[in-house]
Amino acid sequence: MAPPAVEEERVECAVEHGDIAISVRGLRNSFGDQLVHDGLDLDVRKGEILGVVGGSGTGKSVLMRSIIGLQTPDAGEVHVFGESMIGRLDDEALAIRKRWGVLFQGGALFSTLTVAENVEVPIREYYPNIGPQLRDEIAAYKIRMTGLPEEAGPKFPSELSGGMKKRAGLARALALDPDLLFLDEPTAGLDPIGAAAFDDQTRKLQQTLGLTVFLITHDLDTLYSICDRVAVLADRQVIAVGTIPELLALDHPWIQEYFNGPRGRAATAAVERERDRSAAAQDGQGNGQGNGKR
Ligand SMILES: Nc1ncnc2c1ncn2[C@@H]1O[C@H](COP(=O)(O)OP(=O)(O)OP(=O)(O)O)[C@@H](O)[C@H]1O
Repeated sequence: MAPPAVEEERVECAVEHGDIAISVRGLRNSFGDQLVHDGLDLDVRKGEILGVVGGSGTGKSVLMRSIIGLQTPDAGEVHVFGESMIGRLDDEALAIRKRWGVLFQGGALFSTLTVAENVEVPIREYYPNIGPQLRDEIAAYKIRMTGLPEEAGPKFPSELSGGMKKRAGLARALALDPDLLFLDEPTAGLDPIGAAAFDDQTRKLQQTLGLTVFLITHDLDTLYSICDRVAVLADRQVIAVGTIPELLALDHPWIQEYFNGPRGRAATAAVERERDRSAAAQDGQGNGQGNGKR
């Protein structure tokens, strides 16, 4: 393709995707005979936390891997911040890759590296000219940012609790000051208090740093408490995207069962209770705390 044509195409994409961080069109993924996605479309808006839900095996992680370039789809288009990502060599898409951080399922920390060394991995990879002292300072800052104590830095993953491992993975995902954060089941395996604390931390970071968050989860509390919109995967596609009230208005059996089943109703009741508590606290003291969403 001649260079001017490529330039024209990129400018058009940048304009077209002005308020969109991630745009997926016509995505198709298969493994042998198994068709996982077929004509999947999705837009993630800049600055939102988009929850991605769906039954087990519906292809949530494969979708994330397709966006971040770990899975080459059979067909379709993926744009991140207006740049086409499919078929781009690592070097070509480097500027965009630097703008995202990923927390994989289970944290995916390197077991032979300390927490601080784990956080430093992307810094070493993408900014090899940064010296050891500055690298250490950045890692210590990111570790504190996720709510971990400074003493966690020299520890190995095997010495951490599940919740601490997730935070260490989050610190690594934040290492390069990303604009975009991918979180794959961040609260899986955490106790309810640990999960709520992790959600609060995610929301605070997203608001403070102006992040866009693509968040795969099965955790209804997470969806209700911190997600701006939710995308539902079923039948090899994204069948709906919207706020929870918008999704509840749809007549899809899986959506109704998921959000209106006993767990969904419990999560709704918890959110409403918290809202009432916050409102009462504000009325009584004029200084209500918390984000009022959980
Ligand atoms: N590398 C692979 N090779 C073969 N099949 C794969 C591969 N990766 C994913 N799959 C299959 O694709 C389907 C979707 O997998 P994926 O991990 O995206 O599901 P998911 O929606 O994230 O599920 P869960 O909620 O259980 O984590 C599954 O049936 C899985 O077995």
